[in-house]
Amino acid sequence: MKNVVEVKNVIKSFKDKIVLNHVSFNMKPGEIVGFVGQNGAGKSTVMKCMCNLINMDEGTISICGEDVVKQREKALSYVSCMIEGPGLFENMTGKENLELMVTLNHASKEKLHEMMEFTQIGSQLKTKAVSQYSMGMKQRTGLAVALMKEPKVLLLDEPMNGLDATGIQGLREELIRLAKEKNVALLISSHQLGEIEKMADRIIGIHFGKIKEISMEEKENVYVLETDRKIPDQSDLQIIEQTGNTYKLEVNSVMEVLSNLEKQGVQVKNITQIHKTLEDVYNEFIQEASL
Ligand SMILES: Nc1ncnc2c1ncn2[C@@H]1O[C@H](COP(=O)(O)OP(=O)(O)OP(=O)(O)O)[C@@H](O)[C@H]1O
Repeated sequence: MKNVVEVKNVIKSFKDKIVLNHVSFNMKPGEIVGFVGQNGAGKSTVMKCMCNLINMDEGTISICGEDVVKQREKALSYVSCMIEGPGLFENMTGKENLELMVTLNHASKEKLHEMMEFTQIGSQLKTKAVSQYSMGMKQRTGLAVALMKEPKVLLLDEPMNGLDATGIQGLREELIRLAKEKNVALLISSHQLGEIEKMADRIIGIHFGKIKEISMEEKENVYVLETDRKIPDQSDLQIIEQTGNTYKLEVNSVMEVLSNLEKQGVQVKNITQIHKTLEDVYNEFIQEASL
């Protein structure tokens, strides 16, 4: 399957501070890519470069085969985004904001009604100016604006912000449906790692402007072993943590470890596999990337 997004070797500095350092990644149609990293790591900057809202110093980005700098208009016709909050006209009602997008995108009345429903705001969508909306209401209206266009690529920067638990769950389900049914490639940044874990097909991390794929496949090889005595210091095991005779270990082959310990006269009383969460894998990524 062809890539709908190709980000190649992007470098971006603000004054003399390098914010994106040779950033490269691709996305396929219908793929949900979680984008994680600490505050100030560069997530919004990547998305802004993808929408050509800011200039890159070096590198190229193409959307559906079109270069976002050289074929800006065509490339951006495939993209919708919500970066650093919903881009709404605060003095207009939610409905007026949506109607404006209908005009700009030559969308249908049906689409307008679909997106009005999507906001779940009810009558206040018509009666209140956006400036009087709660954060969650603004967020949902901003998303409806972004979805008016039926994009091939959707960039969402912390879209869960301000939503309540029911809103988050509903949004997650809608975004998964959008990606899988309409084949939209979704890049979604969030500090809510649990949410990213639930919806992403792939996760990329960014730390000090450098990108790394965060593999969730490598996460199943950590075990906690309770032994009848201390494991001798010279044993060739990857011990992560130890409390008394309880050891947290990274293990390639459980059988190998057990026979290794047996040879050293250590009996294993209990063994449990640890299922790492994205939070565990993320913390390891941050630690490694900081070295
Ligand atoms: N216009 C700008 N001028 C100068 N520095 C900027 C500008 N925009 C962003 N930066 C810097 O670039 C770095 C990356 O910022 P960015 O907003 O991309 O981070 P982020 O990962 O989205 O963070 P957060 O999770 O807090 O939203 C930060 O150090 C920020 O201060």
